[in-house]
Amino acid sequence: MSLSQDILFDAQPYLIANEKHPFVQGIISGQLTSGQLRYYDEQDIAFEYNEVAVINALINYSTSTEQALLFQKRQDMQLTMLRDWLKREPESMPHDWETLKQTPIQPINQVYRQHMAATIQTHSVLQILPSFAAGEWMYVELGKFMAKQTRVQKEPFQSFLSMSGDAFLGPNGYIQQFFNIIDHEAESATAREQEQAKQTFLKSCLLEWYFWDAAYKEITWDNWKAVALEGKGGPMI
Ligand SMILES: Cc1ncc(C[n+]2csc(CCO)c2C)c(N)n1
Repeated sequence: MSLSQDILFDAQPYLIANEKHPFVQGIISGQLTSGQLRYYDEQDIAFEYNEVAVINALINYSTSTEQALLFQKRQDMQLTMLRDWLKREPESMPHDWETLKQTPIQPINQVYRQHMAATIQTHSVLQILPSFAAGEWMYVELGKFMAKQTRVQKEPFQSFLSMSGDAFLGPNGYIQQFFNIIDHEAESATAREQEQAKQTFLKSCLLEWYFWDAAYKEITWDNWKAVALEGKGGPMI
């Protein structure tokens, strides 16, 4: 079995857990508050900016020019997507760069971002790529799951997680190409390095679940502080 097959087998329970999460279910039924949606949006833009740094590292530590070109293409898409995202709905959510810089990074987002950024220091595509590819894989799989659901037809729910991006799908899509790279790099890696890569992928899958959870509960550093210092709101967090 290839490393990517091994990883995907172990990742299935995480996918099911993500599908069941009340935030994901809330997208299907259209039952999320504007506060929950806003929290997700703000934290996710900040998260995607962090991915720019991770993709840069992938370009930097590529082991072939073909790899570097693939990551560069993905980077181009990331920046284009972020530019367009920042332009949208300016009245309800002022997402310009200046206000975004002031958006506080909330606890789970910080844990996830640092989990990804920590792999950069390995200088190894085999270690960096799974931290990033897991989130992409999860969204693509959740997109397939959503396509099978009877979901509400109103925005913003209707387009949420409807991954229409063909760039990610199929044998030439990013997801398959990322797994091909993981398998190629695994050929020259030790068993321990392969295990580390797998655990990194699974941890990202787990943090995907916590990312939904943080948005569902709108968890902030202020919540954490209130719980720690004043004993407030315990069971939710
Ligand atoms: C928590 C979280 N995890 C992963 C992604 C990454 N992601 C999912 S879909 C996509 C590209 C098309 O929108 C990207 C970059 C994210 N945004 N938020």
